[in-house]
Amino acid sequence: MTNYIEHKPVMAKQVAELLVSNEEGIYVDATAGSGGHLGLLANTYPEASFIGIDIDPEAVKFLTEKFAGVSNVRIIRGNYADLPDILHSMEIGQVDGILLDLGISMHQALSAQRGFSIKNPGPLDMRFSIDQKVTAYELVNSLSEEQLADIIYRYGEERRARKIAKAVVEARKVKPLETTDELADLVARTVGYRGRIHPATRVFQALRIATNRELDNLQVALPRIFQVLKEGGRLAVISYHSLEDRIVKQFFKTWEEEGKGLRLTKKVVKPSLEEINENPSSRSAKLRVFKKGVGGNEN
Ligand SMILES: C[S@@+](CC[C@H](N)C(=O)[O-])C[C@H]1O[C@@H](n2cnc3c(N)ncnc32)[C@H](O)[C@@H]1O
Repeated sequence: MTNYIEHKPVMAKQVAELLVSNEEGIYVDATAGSGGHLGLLANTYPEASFIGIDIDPEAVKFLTEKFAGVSNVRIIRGNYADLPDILHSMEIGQVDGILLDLGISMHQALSAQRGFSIKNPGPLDMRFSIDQKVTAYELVNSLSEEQLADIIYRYGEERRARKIAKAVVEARKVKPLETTDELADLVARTVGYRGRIHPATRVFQALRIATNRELDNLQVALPRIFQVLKEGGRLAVISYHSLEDRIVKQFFKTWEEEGKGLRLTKKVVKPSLEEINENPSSRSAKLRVFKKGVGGNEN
């Protein structure tokens, strides 16, 4: 597929080492993106079978073409929260490992028409999947000032949330905010520049999380995902936001306390300085891995 920007997989080596315990097992990359992790896993473990899932039809089209002819990889479109149903439809009960690499792919982040980008102006969209009804446009132009401020404060961890929400509500009285650059410029005029990062970065992150209900989805998904892991199977999650990481950390801790398995990463795994230099988007990544069941003494 032309013009598809490939994503650099984050902590790929650590994921490959920690996720796979059965070299002939079945593994799911439930946020396959542009197939960085998936390709590496499928190459490293040629005897294992892999299922790549993504909610974004554009990503699925790319993945389908990329892995056409790769016999140990199947690509399916879907939400990782529906994993039990997806596997059921493939007549698979449980699997040996599941990877969630949360957040946004490089292609989504940079494509103007997807509406996530400050640099490349486009419509205020930000949906991972075109069949979701609510876009960032709806949130920006119809939420109350208080709701907007809450989203920006909570999901963007932006201290100047109230000031920004007020400016948005004032601006939209004149005309709805339609494009990413209109919103980015408004935020920049409202709070000014400090440092090199665009002042609207946190606002965009907050709107993306709210548009896709990312935290609610993760919260609902983790127990369902746990059900479809085999005994001894592993769940690896890479998160990029403190609220996401908190959800993952809490589930893993509770599962361990309930005797359902073990955290293989007692201490969260982060990318090396070398990786951060090569791929600055990896800088906030945190990897946690859980092993279901208490048998065995590996790791
Ligand atoms: C950080 S990217 C993954 C990149 C991938 N690991 C790679 O190496 O190319 C996250 C991907 O998750 C997808 N995604 C987000 N929410 C999802 C969901 N609920 N179910 C399935 N995929 C989802 C996005 O569309 C995006 O392609």
